[in-house]
Amino acid sequence: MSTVNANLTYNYKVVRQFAIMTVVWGIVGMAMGVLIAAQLVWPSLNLDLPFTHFGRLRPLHTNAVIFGFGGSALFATSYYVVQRTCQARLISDGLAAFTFWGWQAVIVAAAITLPMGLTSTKEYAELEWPIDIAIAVIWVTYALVFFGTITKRSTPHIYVANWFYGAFIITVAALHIGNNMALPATAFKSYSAYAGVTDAMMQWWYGHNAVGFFLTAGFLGMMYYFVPKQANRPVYSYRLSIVHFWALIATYVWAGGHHLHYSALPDWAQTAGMVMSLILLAPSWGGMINGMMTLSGAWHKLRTDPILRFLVVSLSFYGMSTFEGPMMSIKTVNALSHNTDWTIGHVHSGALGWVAMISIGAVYHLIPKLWGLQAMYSTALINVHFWLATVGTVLYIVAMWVNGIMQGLMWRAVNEDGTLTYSFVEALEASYPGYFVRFLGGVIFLSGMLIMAYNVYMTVRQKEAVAADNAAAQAA
Ligand code: HEM
Ligand code: HEM
Ligand SMILES: [Cu+2]
Repeated sequence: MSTVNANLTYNYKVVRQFAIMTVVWGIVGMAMGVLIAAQLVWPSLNLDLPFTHFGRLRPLHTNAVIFGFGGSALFATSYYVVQRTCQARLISDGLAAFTFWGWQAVIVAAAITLPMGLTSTKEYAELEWPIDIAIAVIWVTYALVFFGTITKRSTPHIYVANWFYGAFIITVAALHIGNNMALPATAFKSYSAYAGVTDAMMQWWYGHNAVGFFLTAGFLGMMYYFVPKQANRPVYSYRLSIVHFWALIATYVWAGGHHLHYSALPDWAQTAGMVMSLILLAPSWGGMINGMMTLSGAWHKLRTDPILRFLVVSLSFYGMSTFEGPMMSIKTVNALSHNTDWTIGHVHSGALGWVAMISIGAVYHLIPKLWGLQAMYSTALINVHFWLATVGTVLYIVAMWVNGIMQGLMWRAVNEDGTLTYSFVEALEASYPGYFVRFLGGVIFLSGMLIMAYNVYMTVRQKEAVAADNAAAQAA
C-alpha cells in the first residue's frame, strides 16, 4: 500500500464515472448524428414512424452530444481540476454522487421523452418542465459542491481554470431557469412564460450563451488545466487569462441578437448583437493564443504525443469557429448564411473540432491517472483516433461550406423579370453530394470514438490485471 496517495484524499470515483459516461454518451450522441445525417441522404430511413423521424431524433442528437457527452466531460474535468488545484477533497461524496446519477437520469429522460414528441420546442431547451426542475436541482447541487470545494481550498489563490468552470456553472443556472419559465398545462406540456418576440429574445439569449458558457467557458476551463499539464509548461500568460476571462463573459451575454437578424426583434437590438459579436473575436482569440503560446518551447512534443495533438488542434478549431461566428453575425453575411448548411458547418467546427477534440484529449489524459496507471493501453490507437477525428471534422465542415454557400446563392438568385431562378427543391437536390460527404465524415469521426472506447476498456482492464497480480503475489 502506498502512503500519502492523491487517490486516497481526493474523490476520484465520481470523476471516473463521468469520464466513462463521456465516452458512452459520445458514442450514443454521435451515432444519432450519423443516423440523422443518413436520413438526410436516404429519407426512407425515417421509417415512416413518428419516433424514428428526423424531426424527433435531431433534438435527441443535440441533447445527447451537448448535455450527455459535453456535460459529462465538464463534470468529470471540473471535479478533477477543482480538487487538484485547490488541494481539497470535494465537500461531499454524497452530493457529488447525486449529481452523477441525477445527470444520467436527465439524459435518459431526454432519450425517452424526445422521441415521444414531448417537447417545449425551444432549441437546446426542449425538455419539458418536470425534467427542467430536476435539472435545476442537480445544477444547484453541482454549484454547491464546486464552490464549496473552492472555499475549502488549501491554496492561497484560485487557479484560472476554476474561474472559467465557475462562470460556466453560474451562468448556465441563470440561463436555464430564465429561459425555461413556463406555465405547466399537463404533466408533459407547458406554455412559455414569454410571448412573441420577447420569447424569441429569451430563447436566443439562452441559446447563444449555451454556446458561450456550456460549449465554451467550461471547455476553456478544461484547456487551462490540461494544455499546461500535458505540455508540461506553465500557462503562457496569467495576466492575459484574467483579461480575456472578464472580456469574454462581459461580451458574450450581449451577442445573442445575431440569431434573430431580419426578424421582428427591434433593429437596434439586432445591430447590438452584431457589434458585440465582432468585439467577441478579441477575447476568444485571447484564449486561443494563450493556449497555443503555452506550447512555445514544447512544440517538438507534438511529434510524439497524440494527446497534445488533440488539445492543440482543438484550439485551432476554436480559433477558426470564433472567427467564422463574428463574420456570420454581420447582417449582410448572415443574409446569405442564415438557414443554410453553412450554419451547420459552423456549429460542428465548434462542436467536433473544439468541444469534442478537447474533451477527447482531456479524457485520454485522465483515464490512466484515475486508475493509477502510467499511460493508456495504446498510444498508437490514440494516434489513429486523432487522424480519424481530424479527417472526419474537416470532411464535415467542408461539405457544409460548399452546400451552405450554394444554397444561399441559389435561394437568392433572381431572373431579370424578378422571379426566382431556382425552386427550393432544385437547391435541395444540389445538396445531396454534400450530405453524403457529411455522412462519411460522421462515420469516420464515430469510428474514432469506437477505437477510443476499446482503448479505454483495455486500459481499465490492465489495471484490474495488475491488481489481480498483486493479490496473487501477496498470497504467494
Ligand atoms: C459523428 C458526429 C456528428 C454527426 C454526424 C452530426 C450530425 C448532425 C446532423 C445531421 C445535424 C442536423 C443538421 C440539419 O438539421 O441540417 C446535426 C445538428 C447539430 N449537431 Fe451534430 N453531429 C455530430 C456531432 C456533434 C457533436 C459532438 C455536437 C456537440 C458537441 C453536435 C452538435 C449539434 C448541434 C448543436 C446541432 C444543431 C445545429 C443547428 O440547429 O444549427 N453534433 N448534427
Ligand atoms: C465569437 C464566437 C462566435 C460567434 C460570434 C458566433 C456567431 C454565430 C452566428 C452569427 C450564428 C448564426 C446564427 C443564424 O444565422 O441563425 C451562429 C450559430 C451557431 N453557433 Fe456560433 N458563434 C461563435 C462561436 C461558436 C462556437 C465556439 C460554437 C460551438 C462550440 C458555436 C455554436 C453555434 C451553434 C450551435 C449555432 C446554431 C444555433 C442554431 O441552432 O441556430 N458558435 N453562431
Ligand atoms: Cu450565437
